[in-house]
Amino acid sequence: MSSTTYKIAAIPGDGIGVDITDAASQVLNTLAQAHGGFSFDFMTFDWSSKKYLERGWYMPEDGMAQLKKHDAIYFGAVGWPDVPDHISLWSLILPIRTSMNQYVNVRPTRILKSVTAPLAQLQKNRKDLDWVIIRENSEGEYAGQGGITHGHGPNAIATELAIFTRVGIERIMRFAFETAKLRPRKKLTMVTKSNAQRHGMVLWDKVFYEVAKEYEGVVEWDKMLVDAMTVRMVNKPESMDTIVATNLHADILSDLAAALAGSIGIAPSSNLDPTRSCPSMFEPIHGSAPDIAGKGIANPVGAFWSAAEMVRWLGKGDLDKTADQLMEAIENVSENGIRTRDMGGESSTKEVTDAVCKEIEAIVGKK
Ligand SMILES: NC(=O)c1ccc[n+]([C@@H]2O[C@H](COP(=O)([O-])OP(=O)(O)OC[C@H]3O[C@@H](n4cnc5c(N)ncnc54)[C@H](O)[C@@H]3O)[C@@H](O)[C@H]2O)c1
Ligand SMILES: O=C(O)[C@H](O)[C@@H](O)C(=O)O
Ligand SMILES: [K+]
Ligand SMILES: [Mn+2]
Repeated sequence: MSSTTYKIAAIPGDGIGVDITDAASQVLNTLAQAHGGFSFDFMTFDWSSKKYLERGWYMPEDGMAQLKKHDAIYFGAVGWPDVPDHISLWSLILPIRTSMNQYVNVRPTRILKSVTAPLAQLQKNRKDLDWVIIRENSEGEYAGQGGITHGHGPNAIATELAIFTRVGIERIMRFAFETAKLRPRKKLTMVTKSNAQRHGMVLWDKVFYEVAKEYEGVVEWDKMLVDAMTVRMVNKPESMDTIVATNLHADILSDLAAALAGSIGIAPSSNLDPTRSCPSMFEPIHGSAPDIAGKGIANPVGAFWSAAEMVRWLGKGDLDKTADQLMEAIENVSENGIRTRDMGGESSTKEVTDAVCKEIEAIVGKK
């Protein structure tokens, strides 16, 4: 069998981002070895907040060009209490998402085997929660335009412009419908706030209805205002499947989805350039968690699930089974009671990681 080498740019970032990126690369290398048909060549970029404080920059000027030489980017988390959060986000993760044309952010959520869901109803009917949130990842409330004047006095004025383009809306809607088409429930719920936000969100709705016409009889759809959506996610999780929402709305809804499914430490994300002209980026949805950083107790499951999605993306259909086997290994380890504290266990990041590696060796190549 000929072997493919995937070049991965690893950006661990800050706090638990470092622990979980180490854990994910260990798991990915183990998976590749057990499979035998591919390998990973990791290059680590220390574009952390610590380095920023020492040298005044996160990414070097040719940072994007360096990333472009890779097949994918694996990202930990960025943000540390001694750097303002808008500086860290806007110096690293957000420019990567936009410069690398990663206009889709895919955030699947389900209740993994043996994970305890916090709501009794969901704990009982575990299959009810099985969603994919499609987050618009390039514009909207994250357009980054605006400014502040009169900033030093009591009359400070600041603007934060949300920008919605027809091109941006249309491509995310199309991606969402295509995703829904392949899902078992074949349902798409579109989230908006077009009652209060009467320009951008109204265009969002209008373009959605246009694209929906192409999927008549193929994908069933409905529409929710974002506030009511939070209620429906808690009370009627089984009524939804694929969800499409703006950059900010989906950011918030995906944290809620993760909590409903058991822990923020489990949820994965794929920042995709569907055209494949740039490398896509894979990261758990959580941040650097300064409150638990350095303790060795971060849950690496979201990082492993993101790694599985990276394998799926790189394999272009050829490594789906391998990605599924990684998910199986993660779920078996959790079922065996090897879990971090946020999942009700007592194991460390390292114990979970080693156990997942062992499980991969037991599963992969033998089926
Ligand atoms: N994409 C990213 O890099 C990203 C995402 C979110 C937040 N951030 C940044 O991270 C920093 C902290 O943000 P925050 O506190 O709002 O969110 P957070 O996700 O870092 O943490 C929220 C809570 O969840 C817990 N938690 C998160 N991940 C966990 C894991 N894997 N295992 C166990 N517990 C986990 C934390 O301990 C904390 O109590 C900020 O600087 C923020 O800007 C970055
Ligand atoms: O995009 C954001 O808001 C942050 O990076 C983070 O909260 C995320 O969800 O990725
Ligand atoms: K992250
Ligand atoms: Mn978020």
